[in-house]
Amino acid sequence: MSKPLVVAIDGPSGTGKSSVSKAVAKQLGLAYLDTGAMYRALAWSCLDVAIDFDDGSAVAEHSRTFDLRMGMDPAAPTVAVGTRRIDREIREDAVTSVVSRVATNLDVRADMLTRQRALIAEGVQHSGGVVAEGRDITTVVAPDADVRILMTASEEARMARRSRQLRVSAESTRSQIIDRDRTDSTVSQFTTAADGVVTVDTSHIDFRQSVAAVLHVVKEAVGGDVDLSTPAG
Ligand SMILES: Nc1ncnc2c1ncn2[C@@H]1O[C@H](COP(=O)(O)OP(=O)(O)O)[C@@H](O)[C@H]1O
Ligand SMILES: Nc1ccn([C@H]2C[C@H](O)[C@@H](COP(=O)(O)OP(=O)(O)O)O2)c(=O)n1
Repeated sequence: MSKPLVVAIDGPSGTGKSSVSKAVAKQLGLAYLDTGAMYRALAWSCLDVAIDFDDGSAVAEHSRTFDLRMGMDPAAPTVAVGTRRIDREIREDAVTSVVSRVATNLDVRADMLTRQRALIAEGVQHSGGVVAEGRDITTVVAPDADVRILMTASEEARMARRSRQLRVSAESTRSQIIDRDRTDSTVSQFTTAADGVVTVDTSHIDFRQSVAAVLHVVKEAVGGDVDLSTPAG
């Protein structure tokens, strides 16, 4: 069995982190962890049980106790609280508009850090490795990952992608991505690459080229240990 492989990918909204990370995980036969989905799940659960977002300690307490279950198969990643699947709900506006409230709570972040490290360990154990993406994976959650990448893209490209994805006007995505990133960046630095982190700018390349660019960085970092011949399924 080859050495475990942890790939950490950070970046702002709309750079292609989730879609590219999933494709890379599939290609490499690794688990896939969407850490943003974990913050979204907490926001959904707080709305579900009517926790007051102004009460930071109640939100943090809920983070420590809610039954979050992340499925890390890159072909079909899942998010559930207990037995309730919430994959669709966590992408709705109601969640998107409040998720920064929970993600900027430092006690919540401490709890998520513990959960994310446990999930990465699980991915290593069961799948030989993991592609984990978010805002602080290269710097806080897995600073010792084998491969650390910052995905960037121009504001224009990011807004255009989100608007295509959500089928709304580019301008109306501004608050969802540019303003939210500004709020989120008060607690984690994800717009400039930390030492040892490789930047992949996706502004002028398409999805397939972005996947190839990340696979290239992985190959450069781990050399012959990685088999890039398996087609993405
Ligand atoms: N390099 C790219 N060029 C064009 N569109 C892309 C690229 N990478 C991803 N996309 C598309 O942009 C949208 C946002 O990508 P996503 O992976 O959700 O970004 P993020 O996780 O960084 O917010 C998706 O519809 C995705 O298919
Ligand atoms: N490691 C992470 C991942 C996400 N977050 C925050 C940033 C966002 O406001 C939310 C949701 O992240 P997600 O990646 O789903 O956001 P996008 O819709 O792709 O912009 O969580 C974080 O603070 N730290």
